[in-house]
Amino acid sequence: ARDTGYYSAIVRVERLLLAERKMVGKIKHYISQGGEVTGDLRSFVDSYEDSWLHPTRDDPLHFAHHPVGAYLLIKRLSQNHMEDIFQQAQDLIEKPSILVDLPDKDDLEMSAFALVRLQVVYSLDISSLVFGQVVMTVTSPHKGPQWIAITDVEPTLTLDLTDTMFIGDVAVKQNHFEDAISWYNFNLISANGPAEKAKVLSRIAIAHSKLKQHERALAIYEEALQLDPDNQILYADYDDAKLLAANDDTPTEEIPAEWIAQRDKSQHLCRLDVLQMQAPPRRGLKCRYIRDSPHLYLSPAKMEVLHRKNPRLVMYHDVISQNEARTLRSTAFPKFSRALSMDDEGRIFIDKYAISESGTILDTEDAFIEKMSKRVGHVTGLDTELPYAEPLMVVNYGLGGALQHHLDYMAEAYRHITDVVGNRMMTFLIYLNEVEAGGAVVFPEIDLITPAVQNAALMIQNLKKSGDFVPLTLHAACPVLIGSKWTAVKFIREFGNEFKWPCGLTPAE
Ligand SMILES: O=C(O)CCC(=O)C(=O)O
Ligand SMILES: [Fe+2]
Repeated sequence: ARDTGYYSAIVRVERLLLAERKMVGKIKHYISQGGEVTGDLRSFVDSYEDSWLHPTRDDPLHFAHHPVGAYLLIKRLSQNHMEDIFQQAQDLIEKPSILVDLPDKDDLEMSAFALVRLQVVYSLDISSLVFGQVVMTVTSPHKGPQWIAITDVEPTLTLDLTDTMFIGDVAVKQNHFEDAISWYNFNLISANGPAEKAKVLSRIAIAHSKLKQHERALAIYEEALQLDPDNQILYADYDDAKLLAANDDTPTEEIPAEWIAQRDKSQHLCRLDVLQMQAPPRRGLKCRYIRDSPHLYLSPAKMEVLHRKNPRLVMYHDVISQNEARTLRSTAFPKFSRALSMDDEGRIFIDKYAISESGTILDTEDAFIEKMSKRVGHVTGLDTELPYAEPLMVVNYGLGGALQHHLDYMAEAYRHITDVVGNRMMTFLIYLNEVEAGGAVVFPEIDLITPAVQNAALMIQNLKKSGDFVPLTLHAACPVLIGSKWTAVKFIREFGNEFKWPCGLTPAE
């Protein structure tokens, strides 16, 4: 597996979008100066004009931040003939190599898979999404289903029937059979003619077979055969399905347990966060100014207590400036690689739902990073140098990128490690930008949503002063729906900090 990809960090999609725009500009300039180009190159430039230029948009990154926009951009640039087009363009223009790599099939599949996940988690209405409009479906017991628009219709961002079919196929490939059926159903209502309908029905039947809903699968095949009675392949598939229904000893293809947990527990809070974003802003932050450290006299941190204790959760506002956040992002980007997860036995693996890239920078490597680490120390009053804290890690989430719910401290099984270096007593999570929709951190055990607030930091007290675990700190990062999410995280350890954080009067503290 590669360790970077266009789907695994939205910043890469941003760069792709800007690079394409720049290249098209250069080709147009070349043509306007009387330069000759091939028909392929000219139609590439023309199709760019048709599909992307949006006169009313003032945000140049808008299409990279929109899940349908990102999918369409990746689709467009992962077509086979693009490499040739880009080669031709580079030969024409003066400073070549604006683009190193074009997206590939893997990027395309994973950007389709992002749409699958976002559709489920946020209950997105597929028939709106195909017009580039993000609409959440909310069902209330009193009012029945309601549709809440998160974005407007985007006339340039449309998915056609080959896209929705492809997205369904990708869902099947990822064992998301129920979600696949949602996408295929859209094709079913829009299909032209009986043969096309029969083709979609057979895909739906396969998904039901995979779910071991054999009766349903057979009924759907029969419906398809009525529509397309001469289709021999359909007959063969139907026969296979009958055999399978009679004797199905294939193992059930299960979607991973963590994904189910995310659906049940945190999903509701993630949805609520996006819906609340539509509501008028909250009145009155409960803030107080702290001046615990002389370094903060000039710029006192605004502190908002989100949860007083067990777990103690605090939001510190304006802990860094816009400029500092930008420098952090650009310092870390060259070190980026796909974020890895660890299972209960301590083995490293790639979690197909935890889609992000990250870079870790030691304080000793970069004076600016050292300054930022010290800043965390000043705000928290703790020692943030190695080995008392882990090096600063900067993260950019990918398309629909999320983090399953987890605990930041290491559990009992890791005593052999934590006895040496101490456990993670505190998490200090700095938000390096604003996320347009999604990307909140939710605490399902205490029903708390903490939206991503630019330049603010979320402090999670993972351990009691006694060193005991605080399991109610269980948290998840909601999938990024619109925008790009950047964070910098510092895990602070117990050892070296035991005297700065004196023992409580009771073990419960
Ligand atoms: O990025 C986020 O919002 C959450 C990150 C997190 O929970 C972690 O890194 O442990
Ligand atoms: Fe965490």
